[in-house]
Amino acid sequence: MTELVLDHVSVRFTVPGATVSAVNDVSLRVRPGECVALVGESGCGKSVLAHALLGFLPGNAQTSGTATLTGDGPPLDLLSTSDRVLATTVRGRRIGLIPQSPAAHLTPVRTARAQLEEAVRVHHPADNAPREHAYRVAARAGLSPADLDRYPHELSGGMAQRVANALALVGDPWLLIADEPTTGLDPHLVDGLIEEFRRMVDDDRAVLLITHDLAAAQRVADRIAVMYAGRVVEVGPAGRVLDTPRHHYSRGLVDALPDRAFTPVPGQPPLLTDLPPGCSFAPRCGHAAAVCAVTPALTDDTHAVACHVPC
Ligand SMILES: Nc1ncnc2c1ncn2[C@@H]1O[C@H](COP(=O)(O)OP(=O)(O)OP(=O)(O)O)[C@@H](O)[C@H]1O
Ligand code: NI
Repeated sequence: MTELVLDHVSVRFTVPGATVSAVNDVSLRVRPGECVALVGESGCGKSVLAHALLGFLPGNAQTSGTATLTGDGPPLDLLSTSDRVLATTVRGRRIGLIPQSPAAHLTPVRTARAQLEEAVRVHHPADNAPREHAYRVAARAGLSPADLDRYPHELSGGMAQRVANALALVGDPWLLIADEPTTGLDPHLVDGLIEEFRRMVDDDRAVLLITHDLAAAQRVADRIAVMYAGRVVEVGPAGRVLDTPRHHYSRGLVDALPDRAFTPVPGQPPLLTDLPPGCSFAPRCGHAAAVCAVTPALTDDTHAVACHVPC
């Protein structure tokens, strides 16, 4: 069975005079037929984790732990696999990425059409009508033929997002990692993308939806993982995380939803170069106790939490 299993994944960046702990000891499983949402405030490490899984980290990054992709041959640890193998067997094929800043990831000198057609040729070499195939995928992502003749610098943010969404879907990946994929999209395109995710999940594939927007996660996720300062602090079935959150940070995110109390979580996340010992949320938490000076482990039940004094 195809599965992605993250086991104690950490990512650190060495910067002049400091180490940035962007991802800290993340263990998470993504199974066929599910959409997992990874939610958390800006800067908590969501995109860094996505980049780590696809071998897109810069040279100043070090990883530890494993991210094992099973199915289709021997298990592959994505964190230690060579760039060549990732490029030829994983990226776009088994795992597709909708990057967070799509415009920056498009080739500047080629039209959207040329990039999509090339992706069709790479991923579907037997398809003798790549133009039509590219157009079908583009239309599903909300692009018109005229949009396809534009170069990346001629695309609005929302159009670049649509091109990136189409490009990530061309290879019919087993897992789609979608990093804030609805940025700049009109509501009907958001609905279309969510339908696309549901189709993948119904087809026993998987989606890892990265978002800072819990309301977006609520619409589509089967499970929600809440990340704080690089750590997964709670993970469980979407309904349970939203209705009965166990971590005080998740409780805060739920209360910040417009249809709830609409009050933001007070305070600021810590600097990742200067993580306080113990629970990183303790300084912002109204329930912190002496025991929170020790980093709480994530429990291993279906609705897991990393907190000494859960809600
Ligand atoms: N190349 C790098 N060198 C040093 N620090 C980095 C590097 N890339 C990312 N970081 C740091 O890693 C942390 C996590 O960043 P990341 O982009 O994963 O956040 P995020 O959760 O995706 O936030 P957002 O919702 O704003 O996209 C941030 O503090 C960021 O500054
Ligand atoms: Ni991000």
